[in-house]
Amino acid sequence: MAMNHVKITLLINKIMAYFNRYIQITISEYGPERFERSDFFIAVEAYLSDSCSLVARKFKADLGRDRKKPQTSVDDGQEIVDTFNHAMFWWYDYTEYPRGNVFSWSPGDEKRRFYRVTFHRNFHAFKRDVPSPFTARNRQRRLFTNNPSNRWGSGEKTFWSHVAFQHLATFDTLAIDPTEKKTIIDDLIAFKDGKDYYTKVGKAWKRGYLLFGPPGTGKSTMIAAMANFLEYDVYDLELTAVKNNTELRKLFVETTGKSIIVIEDIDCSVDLTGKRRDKKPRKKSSRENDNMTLQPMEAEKDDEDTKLTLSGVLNFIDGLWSACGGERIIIFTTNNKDALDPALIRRGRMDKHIEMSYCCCEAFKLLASNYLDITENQLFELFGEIQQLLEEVNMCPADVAEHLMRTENRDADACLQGLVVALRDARDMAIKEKEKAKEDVEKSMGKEEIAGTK
Ligand SMILES: Nc1ncnc2c1ncn2[C@@H]1O[C@H](COP(=O)(O)OP(=O)(O)OP(=O)(O)O)[C@@H](O)[C@H]1O
Repeated sequence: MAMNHVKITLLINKIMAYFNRYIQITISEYGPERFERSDFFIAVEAYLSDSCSLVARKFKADLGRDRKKPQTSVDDGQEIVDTFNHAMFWWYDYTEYPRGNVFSWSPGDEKRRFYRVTFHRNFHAFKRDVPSPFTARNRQRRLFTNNPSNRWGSGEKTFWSHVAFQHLATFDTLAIDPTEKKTIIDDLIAFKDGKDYYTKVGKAWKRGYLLFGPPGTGKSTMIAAMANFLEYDVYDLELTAVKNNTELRKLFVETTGKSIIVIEDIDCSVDLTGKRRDKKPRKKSSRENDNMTLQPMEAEKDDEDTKLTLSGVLNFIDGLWSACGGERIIIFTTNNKDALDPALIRRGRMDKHIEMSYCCCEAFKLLASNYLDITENQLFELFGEIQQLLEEVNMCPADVAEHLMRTENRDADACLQGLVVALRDARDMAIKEKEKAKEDVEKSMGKEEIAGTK
């Protein structure tokens, strides 16, 4: 359906170009990597003449004033129409697959992608002075998910589909300890600017983060903030939809650079604890040092085709396949870090372990400022009590945020009062539970003593 739409647009644009009133520029390239808009502008610049129309001058002036800019990033098979100062730009991107069977050792090479922009010839001087951050800032990023499908009648297969990534979370809205936040931001910057460093030390340009902590502490929000900060795409990998290691490998090689690959709740996804099945002992491999599945050779081969195993996931993270292209971040989230196989999260695979914890005082201040526009000074009456309660009670930021949501009938004061009541209730409940637990222990100890005297 989308493809038909693009084809029709192509036809319309061809007709317009035919009447010589529109300029149409196409760039084609091979390979799966994202096409950088800045390259596009260089090519456009090479193509166009120097004359500068009135409209183009206005366009440049508007860019200078940093007004709403036209979008210059286009997804596969997508068409974007920008209207700018009454002029229209059509951007589109499509992929052509070769006819017949093409085999490539470098997956994706067989595809050919086209990028095209069409615009009125009055606008042809717009190419000059387009600053490169302009292209980067307006890149429409994508959220990919893997879905099982029966496409092309080839049986159940999982493939990536995507939508525009529009999560609004940023590090400014993420309520965590400010020192921890700064460390994470510095780490991301070092990674993003670290191409030369990774090359120098001979490591694949990738980094693994493990986000762990109770539900509602902001693990998913952190991922969105990271993606927005780095301006990367997000691949949300649903392991339960992946049949076997081969399929996982295929999915991985289809990911592009400048992306975050996420496996949420990895402890719940599939059994990756590497159960031992060692009927026929064999020579130890280096993998086994990672505490992983010890299986007979034939069984291992069978598993490649039939199952998703710990070894498949380890390969996915740091094996051969992670060498195909760089600038990828891999994130696992879990509510239960202890349930994970140590091999999966050892440093070097998951380079940074980040604990997302219950709402602390600093996090509350940020939430209060974001949700209610109030500062610590304006909060002075309740602040002391809230601070005290947050130290005594475990309340996740999601719950705190829920209490701070303003509605028509609830102003800032009512929201804060509501939060205090909820915190007090939680504290009372925690005290009761503690007392009950103590009573239970005493009772069982009493029973043991009686049994002992008998
Ligand atoms: N640290 C935080 N800062 C700002 N908002 C937060 C934070 N934690 C949670 N929230 C709010 O709570 C909602 C739920 O949080 P989120 O989904 O990120 O938690 P999670 O840790 O991923 O939970 P789960 O483990 O259940 O997936 C978010 O949409 C956000 O509005």
